Amino acid sequence: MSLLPLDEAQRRLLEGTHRLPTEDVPLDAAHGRYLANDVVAKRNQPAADLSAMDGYAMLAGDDGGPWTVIGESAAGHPFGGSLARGQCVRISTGALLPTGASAILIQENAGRKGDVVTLAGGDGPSADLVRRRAFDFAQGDTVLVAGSRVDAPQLALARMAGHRSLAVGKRPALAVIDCGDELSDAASLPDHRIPATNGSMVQTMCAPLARDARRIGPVADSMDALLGALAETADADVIVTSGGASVGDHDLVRPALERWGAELGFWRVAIKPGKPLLIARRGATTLVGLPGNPASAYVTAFLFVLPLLRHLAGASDAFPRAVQLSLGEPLPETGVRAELFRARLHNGYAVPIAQRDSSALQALAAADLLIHRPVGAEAAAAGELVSAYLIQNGGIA
Ligand SMILES: Nc1nc2c(c(=O)[nH]1)N[C@H]1C(S)=C(S)[C@@H](COP(=O)(O)OP(=O)(O)OC[C@H]3O[C@@H](n4cnc5c(N)ncnc54)[C@H](O)[C@@H]3O)O[C@H]1N2
Ligand code: MOO
Repeated sequence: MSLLPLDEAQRRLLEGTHRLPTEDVPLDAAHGRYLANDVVAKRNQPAADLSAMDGYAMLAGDDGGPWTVIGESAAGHPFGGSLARGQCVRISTGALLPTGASAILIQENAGRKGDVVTLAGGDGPSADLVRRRAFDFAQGDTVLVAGSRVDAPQLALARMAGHRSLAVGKRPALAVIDCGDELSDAASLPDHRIPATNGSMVQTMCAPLARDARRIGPVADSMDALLGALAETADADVIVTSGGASVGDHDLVRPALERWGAELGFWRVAIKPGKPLLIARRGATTLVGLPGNPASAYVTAFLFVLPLLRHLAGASDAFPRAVQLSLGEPLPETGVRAELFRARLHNGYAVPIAQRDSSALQALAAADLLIHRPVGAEAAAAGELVSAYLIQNGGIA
């Protein structure tokens, strides 16, 4: 079987996976979720002209002063009367402009004696210090679009737009299985055994996107053990295995998935690390078989599992966005696989980490970036622009 190009594998991953149903949730519970519908403003913001500064409000063109202070407009306490030339109203930031007023003199440029205000240097009254009614958004405006992610600023916008709940996609349930006779969760181990790292790493990466992220195993390299673990995944929308995905005599994930009734979508992608990645489906459940080497498991979870979860949860843009950065040190040419180089972000440069072994966890833990070099790329010199994914905080998608 030949190696599938990365972009084709990513496209095929989402092809045929259906988004989960949507649900209405209170506003704050929508954090980190994806919008099921456009969000339309129920109110104008601001609802009326406001002052952007603390100072005095006066009529347009009434620039010279002096002015007599005839009242106050404070935030939450508007001035009820109206203004004439030669008059002003004490005003605070965010307070409604009195009827007729359309210029603000900031406090620092005003002199005040009793009820009389004079110019005290600097700029005079300015209309630019007025925040116009509905300048941010008007009732009926689409302020957020379906499929976009709700973070703290989007929550603030939805709240300001008059919403108290939002329709978002349901999050998928995830089960993660560590596979391998050598794996153990015990604290102290003989030389032929190692701590199982991938299951908890993937579980942790995915938890914010999942309604339930269960970890199963470690599971032994036997058909019965794997089938037993798959039986425990019950209602999971996504099952992730790690290890046993390659070509060795004990690499049983593929045959076990087939015995379990799953249909192989694809196996082996033209990426380094991560070549033995496999995708299978059983009903509405998608199974992602990650390679066992921890850096390979991380890279493939970043490029495939996180996007799959985002897609199921309703994201319109499920894949991580790359940024362009200058290389801090040269990179070698690539071959028949695209390469994802672990790298540090240092003084604005992408600095590749020398240790590239796909089992090396120190290099993975030190990385801020994955530099993505396509298949057949020439060697890249320091200073050259390269494409990279930010991987801290799960990347930017
Ligand atoms: N003859 C070939 N050998 C290998 C090939 C190949 O094409 N031909 N591919 C290599 C590549 S690339 C990778 S990546 C690995 C992946 O193999 P598997 O997915 O079958 O993984 P394992 O063999 O089970 O384990 C590989 C490595 O990772 C360790 N491991 C496994 N699971 C975990 C875990 N949950 N936590 C921590 N470490 C784990 C395992 O002990 C092995 O050291 O295959 C190459 N071989
Ligand atoms: O491609 Mo494997 O994922 O390097 O170690």
